[in-house]
Amino acid sequence: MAVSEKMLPFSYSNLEKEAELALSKEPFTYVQSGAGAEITLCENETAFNRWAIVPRVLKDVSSRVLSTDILGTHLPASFILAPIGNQGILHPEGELASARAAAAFGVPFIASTVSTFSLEEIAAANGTGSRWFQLYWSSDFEVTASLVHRAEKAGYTAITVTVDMPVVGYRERDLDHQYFPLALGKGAANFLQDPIFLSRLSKPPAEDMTGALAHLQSLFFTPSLTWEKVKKLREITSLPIIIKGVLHEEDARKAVDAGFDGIVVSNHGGRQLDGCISSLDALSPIVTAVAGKIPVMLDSGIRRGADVVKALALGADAVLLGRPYVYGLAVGGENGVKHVIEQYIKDVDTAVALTGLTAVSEANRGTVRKVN
Ligand SMILES: Cc1cc2nc3c(=O)[nH]c(=O)nc-3n(C[C@H](O)[C@H](O)[C@H](O)COP(=O)(O)O)c2cc1C
Ligand SMILES: O=C(O)C(=O)c1ccccc1
Repeated sequence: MAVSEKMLPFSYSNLEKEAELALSKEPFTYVQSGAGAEITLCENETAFNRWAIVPRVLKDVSSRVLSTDILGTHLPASFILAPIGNQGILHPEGELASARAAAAFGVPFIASTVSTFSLEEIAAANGTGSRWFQLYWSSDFEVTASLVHRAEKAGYTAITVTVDMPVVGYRERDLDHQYFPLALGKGAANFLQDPIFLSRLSKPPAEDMTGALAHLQSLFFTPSLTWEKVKKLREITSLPIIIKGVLHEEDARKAVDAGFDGIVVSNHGGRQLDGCISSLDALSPIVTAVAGKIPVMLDSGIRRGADVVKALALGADAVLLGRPYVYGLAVGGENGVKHVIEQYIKDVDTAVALTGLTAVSEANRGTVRKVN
C-alpha cells in the first residue's frame, strides 16, 4: 500500500513517528529538534498542561462558529499554517503540496522567505486560497523590498516579519549532523528568482551556485536590525504587517506604538533561545499590554483542539499550526497535510462543543483555570 493510501495517524505522537520513518535522520531532526537542551521546546507543550478548561454544560452547542477574521483574512477554524522553510527536504512537492492542501480547506498559508519553491510558484499552487508572506529581513534592503513587492503582486495579503532570528539558534542536534538546509540551497528559491539578488552576483547561479549560496548566507541574517529600521517596511507596502517572535510585553507595546497591525507571540517552536519563556506563558501579559488595539496570535506548542481553546481563552485571537502539518507533509504529501488540517478542524470543533461554547469568540479567561 502506498503511503498516501495508508491510514494516517490521528495522534500527534504517531504522526511524528510516521514522519521519522518516512524521512532520513537529518531532515527529520531539523524539523523535530529545538535549540540547546530543548527545555523551551518541551515547555511549549507542558505550559498547556498548567491550564485546564473548566467546561460549562447544557448550553445548546448544536451549532458552533469556529471561524474568525484577522486583518481581512478569514480563518475557518481560528488557525493558520505557520511559515516553515525548506519544505522540499520533507517531500518533493514541498510548499506546493502544503499550499494546495491549505487552499482546499480555505485555511490561510504563510509562505516562508526560505521556501524551497518561490513565492510565485507557491501562490500559483495556492490559487484562490489565502496566503500571507513571511519575511526574513535581509541586510540588503533592496532585496527585502523586492521580496515584499513580489509578494504583493502574487496575491499575498499580509506580511509577517519574523524578528526572533538575529542569529540562528544553537541547535545542537543539527550541529551533530552538520545539516543546514539553507546552506544546501533548499530554501534559496526566492533569492535565486529575484532580479535584485541576481544583479548582485558576479556570475549567474547556473555557472556558480556555490557563489550564489555564499552571497545568500552573507545577506540573510541581520543582527543589526532595530525597531527604527524595521519600521521602514511601512514605507514599502500598504499590506498589513504582523510582527512574529514577540515574547516580552514591553516589546508588544513597542509593536503597537511602531504601527504594526498584528503580533505573533512565538519562540519559534523552541528553535532559537533555549531557556526562554514558553509562548503560552508569555501570552497573557502581552494581551494585557496590547489591550485589544491589534490582533494577537500565538504559536509554539499547539498540538490539538483543546490547545486552541486554551490559547483563545487566554486572549489570543488565533493560532498558528507548525510542526503537525509538516509531519503530515512528510508522511503523505498534499494528502497528508489535508489529513492534518481536517483533523484539527474536527478537533477544534469537538473541543469547542465540549467546553460549552457556541463560538470561539466566547472563550475567555473564565473558560480556563491555572491548575499547577
Ligand atoms: C522546520 C521548521 C522551519 C521553520 N521555518 C521558519 C521560517 O522559515 N520562518 C519563520 O518565521 N518561522 C519558521 N519556523 C517557526 C514556525 O513558524 C513556528 O513558529 C513554530 O513551528 C511553532 O512551533 P511548533 O511547530 O512547535 O508549534 C520554523 C519551524 C520549523 C519546525
Ligand atoms: O529553521 C528555522 O527555524 C528557520 O527559520 C531558519 C531559516 C533560515 C536559516 C536557518 C533557520
